[in-house]
Amino acid sequence: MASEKARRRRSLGDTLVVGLTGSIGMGKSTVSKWLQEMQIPLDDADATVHRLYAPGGEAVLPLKEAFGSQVLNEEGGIDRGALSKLVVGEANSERLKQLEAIVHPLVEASRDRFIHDAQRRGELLCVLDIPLLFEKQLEKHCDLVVVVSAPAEQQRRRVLARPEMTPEKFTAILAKQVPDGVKREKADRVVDSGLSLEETKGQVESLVKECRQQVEAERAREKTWHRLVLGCAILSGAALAFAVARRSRQ
Ligand SMILES: CC(C)(COP(=O)(O)OP(=O)(O)OC[C@H]1O[C@@H](n2cnc3c(N)ncnc32)[C@H](O)[C@@H]1O)[C@@H](O)C(=O)NCCC(=O)NCCS
Ligand SMILES: Nc1ncnc2c1ncn2[C@@H]1O[C@H](COP(=O)(O)OP(=O)(O)OP(=O)(O)O)[C@@H](O)[C@H]1O
Repeated sequence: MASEKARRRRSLGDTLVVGLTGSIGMGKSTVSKWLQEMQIPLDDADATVHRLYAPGGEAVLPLKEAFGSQVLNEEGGIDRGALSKLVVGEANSERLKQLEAIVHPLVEASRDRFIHDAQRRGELLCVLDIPLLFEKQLEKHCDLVVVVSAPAEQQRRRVLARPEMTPEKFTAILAKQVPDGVKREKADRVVDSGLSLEETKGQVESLVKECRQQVEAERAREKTWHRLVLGCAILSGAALAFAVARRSRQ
């Protein structure tokens, strides 16, 4: 049966694009921090949006035009609280679509530049940290999708330990996210964050090692293949030159 998992079209040896996601409190940010400490190039979708909303950011003027000066803060950047009030909630779904139509192409352009730069530098892998990866069907931009996941009870305990969090807020956020079980099913790999930090970090290190080895092996195979083709071309050329020389002597 053909795989239902939508993934990027990738040539052997190219930088492996790993998508990283996970539901609230599952430990995605912790895994993301470890990956950055391991010097893996990482593109953080939330950080991109923050940059686009900062004073002078690319999204500021188009958002002002769409929603008015009420979405600007004193510094001339986007006031996330004010924007949130306009676009969050069932009744505002059209406005959220309008916001996404402005912001998502800018996020996508930034992500494309990041992948292109990683490929140009010859990186073995790079990571796209996208909280809403499945919600926004972004798995098609990845070669491998990794979901960070822990048992629901552990997730609940972690989230409710946060200041300002209430059981009602937690339930409302969960209801808007693709369920963890579905994420796990759609993933290529699951990082179990229900273990000790050390054990989870070990899983992340193994995964990185595996990705690096896969691309290194592909590149080695490509190199051997190129050498073989070059060798055949040289041999054919030599044989042709020999035949021509022999004929001209006759
Ligand atoms: C709506 C905004 C202003 C709210 O900002 P704020 O700082 O108050 O909250 P934060 O960004 O932490 O998001 C709060 C919650 O809303 C959810 N959320 C954010 N954007 C979206 C979206 N486009 N669709 C559905 N849920 C969303 C998040 O998953 C999170 O659970 C902001 O999230 C935004 O501009 N979103 C649109 C851009 C976007 O899609 N970002 C996601 C990364 S690509
Ligand atoms: N094995 C583990 N792996 C990852 N995080 C763990 C683990 N054990 C405990 N934790 C803790 O769980 C919390 C997870 O929070 P983190 O901010 O990483 O989650 P998140 O999924 O990014 O959440 P959000 O989507 O709300 O930002 C952290 O405080 C982290 O220290």
